[in-house]
Amino acid sequence: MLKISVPATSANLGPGFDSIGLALNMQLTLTVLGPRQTWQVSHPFGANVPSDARNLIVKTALSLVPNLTPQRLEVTSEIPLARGLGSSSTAIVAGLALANELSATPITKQALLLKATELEGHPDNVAPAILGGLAVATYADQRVQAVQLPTPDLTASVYVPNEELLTSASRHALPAELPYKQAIAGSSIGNTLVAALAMKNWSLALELLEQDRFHEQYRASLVPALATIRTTAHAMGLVGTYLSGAGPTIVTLGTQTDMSQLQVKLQANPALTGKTFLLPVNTEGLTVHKS
Ligand SMILES: Nc1ncnc2c1ncn2[C@@H]1O[C@H](COP(=O)(O)OP(=O)(O)OP(=O)(O)O)[C@@H](O)[C@H]1O
Ligand SMILES: N[C@@H](CCO)C(=O)O
Repeated sequence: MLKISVPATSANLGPGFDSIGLALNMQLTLTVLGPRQTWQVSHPFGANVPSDARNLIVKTALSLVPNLTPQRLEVTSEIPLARGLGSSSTAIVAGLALANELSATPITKQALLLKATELEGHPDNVAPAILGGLAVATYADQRVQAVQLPTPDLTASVYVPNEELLTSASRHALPAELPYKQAIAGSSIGNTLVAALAMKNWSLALELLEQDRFHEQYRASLVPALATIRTTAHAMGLVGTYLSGAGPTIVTLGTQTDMSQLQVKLQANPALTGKTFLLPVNTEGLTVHKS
């Protein structure tokens, strides 16, 4: 039996728009139960997600190896769809890993990262989903260059609203262009964030997480919980709240004790009707087990 696991990821980390992502301990697991006449996918996502060859995992696998023998697949996942926790990346990475395992000529991890990035459009979810931990990556000129940073000594307080927000809709709210000065400010903040993360200067990193210039201000009206949670955290003396991926999930990073206390406050707020999770960083990334 073949089992493939891929973690959820929280992308952007504020100013690291489309380039920084963190893998979190919440998994999609794909179990391959053997060949069938046609592709069959059992999953927990309801009728809107296909259970046959149209399923994103299967479509992705076939895009890499078109002549794969159909299989029966079982998907388990706690990762909510279209909430900013990299669900589409888990499906894409699992599909590519599946094709790779069933193929006589597997591609390298770097080629898998490139293919996953091409399919997702940006590397900030797929890079940490494959590598685990904290990853910084760039996708330009049909190339992906990714660097894994030290695993942050931080825990994520994750607030997941009940409503979906598709990445496509959330990207629609972004401007086509940024004023030059704003881009320079955004890039200097992002660069300093990466330096702080690389030097394990967590307190500076947490401050910089809140100084994005690229996307949060344009998405704010789609994600009212961002302001609510930031204000709650600030009242407790905590910084480190950002919009996870395209939203609507809001993540705050900090010590486990601080994040547990923050979650008590969030759970007590009647305006926040979504779900909360306290998640450690996932260090393993994509894993494949054969038995
Ligand atoms: N395990 C899965 N199997 C099949 N389809 C999936 C799976 N996970 C995600 N999808 C598809 O991807 C869509 C969500 O992708 P989208 O990029 O909008 O959100 P996300 O990846 O959860 O969020 P973000 O990219 O902001 O972190 C779902 O609506 C569904 O169509
Ligand atoms: N960087 C992406 C992540 C979601 O796929 C965004 O914010 O739109």
